[in-house]
Parts: sequence; structure tokens; C-alpha cells
Amino acid sequence: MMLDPFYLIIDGVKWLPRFLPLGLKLVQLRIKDKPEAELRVQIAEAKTLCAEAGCQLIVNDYWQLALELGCDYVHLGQEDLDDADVTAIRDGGLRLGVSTHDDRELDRALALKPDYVALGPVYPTILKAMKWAPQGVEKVTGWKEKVGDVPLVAIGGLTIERAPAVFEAGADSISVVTDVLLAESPETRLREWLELTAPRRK
Ligand SMILES: Cc1ncc(COP(=O)(O)OP(=O)(O)O)c(N)n1
Ligand SMILES: Cc1nc(C(=O)O)sc1CCOP(=O)(O)O
Ligand SMILES: [Mg+2]
Repeated sequence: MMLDPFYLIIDGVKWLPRFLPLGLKLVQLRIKDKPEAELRVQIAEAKTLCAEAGCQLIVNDYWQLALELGCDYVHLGQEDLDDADVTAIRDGGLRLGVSTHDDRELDRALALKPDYVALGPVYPTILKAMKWAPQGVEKVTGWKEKVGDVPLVAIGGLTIERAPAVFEAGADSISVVTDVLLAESPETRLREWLELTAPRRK
């Protein structure tokens, strides 16, 4: 199944009333360090808002809550996979995106028949400390050759200015946090992303 070419990651449901009316079609809710009760409220609200707007919601990390709340897509990193019950995730009808950073992680991800594979960090990121050096755009091309028909998401330090080369290199979708959330006007930046990616949106 096609992924939207623009994949925004947000750190709270509070962004959705600002972004969904602009035409956002793919969003990950990535919340860290909040009590479970709050996570539950935010995921449930995001699910309702995204369904109303025709936007695909992907829940980061919290696959049990995603199952419990009837969501249909989760993103898990390699450490998340260590604790995850992938059979329960699949039996529950959840689609699954997986982070990868090297060949070993890619082999592990592909063995799970993921709905997409993410490669990062393509460029340096200020969002979080990472043990991985920036992968560079050439690696995106290598990854696309390896994943074949599995959609490839590029993440890490992506900006509008960098995006054309990353698509050209083989990314199917570009995932972004700070370029939008820390922009002087997040709405303006999001509009620019949606315009840039419009020709790739089917
Ligand atoms: C699209 C996408 N790619 C990679 C990640 C990173 O996932 P993970 O390695 O589990 O790290 P956290 O985001 O959970 O800190 C992602 N969330 N989304
Ligand atoms: C959450 C995350 N995961 C990455 C990975 O490489 O797995 S890079 C990243 C941060 C992306 O944020 P920004 O667009 O602000 O650089
Ligand atoms: Mg994670």
C-alpha cells in the first residue's frame, strides 16, 4: 500500500487541529515520557481527529495501546521490537513500520514483512542523540535497492531544501519533525512540504 510522500511526526495531539485542515495525510504520534493514562487519551483523540480528516495515524512505540484503542498502524524501532509481540500486532490487524540503521537491522526488519522500512538518520538530527552517524543520500539509494517494493521512509535532518535529492535517491516518503515543529510558522512550513510533495501524492 502506498504511503503518503510526506510523513510528519508530532509530539502531541495538540498539533492536529492546526495541521489536519491543511491537508496532512500521514502523521506519527511520537510521545515520550508521559503517563499511560495521558497516552491513552492522546492516542484516542488523535485516532478520532485523523479518521475525520482522512489522515493515516501511525502510533509510535505503544503497540499495546494501539491495539487496545483500535488503531491500525504502529512504528517500532529495533529496541521496541525486542519487547514487542509481532504476532499479536499482526493478528490485531496492525500495519507495522520499522526503523533501520544498518544491514543487520534491515535483515531483521524485512523478515517481519513490514509495511514500510525507515532509514535514518540521513542527515544530522537535533531531535535526539543517536549512535549512528548520518547515513548520507547515497545510502537511501542502496536501501531502496534492498527493500524493493517495500516503501522506504527517509528520516533525520530532512528539510525542504534537502528533500528533492532524497526523493531522487529513492525515498518513497520523507519523515520530518523539527523542520516543521520548530519552524517560525509550522503551518507555513507544512504547506510548503505539502506543495512540494503534491506531484508524488496519488
Ligand atoms: C518514521 C520513523 N523512523 C524512525 C523512527 C525512530 O524509531 P525508534 O528508533 O524506535 O526511536 P523513537 O522514535 O521511538 O525514539 C520513528 N519514530 N519514525
Ligand atoms: C525520531 C528519529 N529517528 C531517527 C532514526 O534515524 O531512526 S532520526 C529521528 C529524528 C528525526 O527528527 P528530525 O526530522 O527533526 O531530524
Ligand atoms: Mg521507538
